[in-house]
Amino acid sequence: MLNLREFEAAAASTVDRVHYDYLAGGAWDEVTLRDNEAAFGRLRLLPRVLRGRDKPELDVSLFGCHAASPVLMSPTAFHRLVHPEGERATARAAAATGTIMVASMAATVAIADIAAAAREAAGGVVGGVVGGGDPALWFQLYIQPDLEVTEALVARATAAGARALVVTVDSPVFGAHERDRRNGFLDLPAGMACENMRGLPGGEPDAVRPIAMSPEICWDHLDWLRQATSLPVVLKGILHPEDARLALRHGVDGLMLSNHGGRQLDTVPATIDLLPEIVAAVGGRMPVILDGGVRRGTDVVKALALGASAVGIGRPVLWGLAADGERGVRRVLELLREEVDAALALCGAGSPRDLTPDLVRRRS
Ligand SMILES: Cc1cc2nc3c(=O)[nH]c(=O)nc-3n(C[C@H](O)[C@H](O)[C@H](O)COP(=O)(O)O)c2cc1C
Ligand SMILES: CC(C)CC(=O)C(=O)O
Repeated sequence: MLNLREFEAAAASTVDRVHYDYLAGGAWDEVTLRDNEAAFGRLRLLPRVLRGRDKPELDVSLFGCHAASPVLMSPTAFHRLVHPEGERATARAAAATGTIMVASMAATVAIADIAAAAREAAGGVVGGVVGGGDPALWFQLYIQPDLEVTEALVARATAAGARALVVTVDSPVFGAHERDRRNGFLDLPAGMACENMRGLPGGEPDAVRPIAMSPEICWDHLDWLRQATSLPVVLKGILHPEDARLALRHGVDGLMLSNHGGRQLDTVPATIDLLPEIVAAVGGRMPVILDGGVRRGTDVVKALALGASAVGIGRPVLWGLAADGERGVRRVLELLREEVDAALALCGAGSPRDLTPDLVRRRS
């Protein structure tokens, strides 16, 4: 496999149609889904030359997590749908490549087991230190209207060693995925469940509670969460610059600028088109991580040049997992890292910090 597109094709021919449609699809007319990628295509890179740099340094630090690459794994649900080892394989690939993994609350493996797989793959060496603490694992949370349940989820993630909470705020209701409606994809197959939702307060010890998406959730919940945890809190799914400013006022530690891969409100702008406005609103006071449509090293470089601290990939991880399990995910991450490395060098940049907005031009 030479690039991520080849993994996409491999996944499309490996995963059965119903489940492939679930991972590939977006909301309603899929306008935003298409635009996330198309918007990168409307941008051009304008490199600098003769800058005499050493080989580019790609590592980044976010909330005390050191990563070998500015590309992290955005949270995606249901990894066991595409590979029997599911999130365990994904976590091993993340740990082996020094990649930050954001585990989904809707994972088909419990967060404690994801963390154990990551530790095992890192061979007890984390951050270059033997026995060096917790892997670069974050936990994605949908705040549940029942705060006792939310508290239990946060406690589980914390006990597992998660280093940040990524709170997804773009889902007051679940996006309308017409492909899934047409295919009748409503439930996970027998033997698969959202393991983080098992045995929560108010239910039977072994019962799996459905994930609630609730329009009731508001900034008060965020304030409650802020005082309920000492972990860094990152908001995922903020699109309006005024909400970015509000996030700062509510003591949030970072933003994931994301439109959920075009799966929630259709016709919102591509994330790369919104990035300059959000970066300006935040004014360097917290990191902004972008996801949506990142498929090439040049996409990563464009986002970093326009002010992102890092980028996330969603579907490409699932393509790698579907195509070849842990090895496939590793290869996806390595390919992208190699492309970023080469694109940085070709831009005359020694590290992501050297990338500036003047290197990006909009195609006329
Ligand atoms: C199959 C699938 C499942 C997803 N599950 C979640 C989830 O559980 N929580 C969440 O916050 N975002 C979820 N997302 C959104 C991703 O975190 C991410 O924002 C998006 O996939 C990025 O776009 P990309 O797929 O173009 O890289 C999911 C996306 C996909 C494709
Ligand atoms: C089960 C859902 C919570 C996963 C999701 O966010 C998605 O499919 O986009």
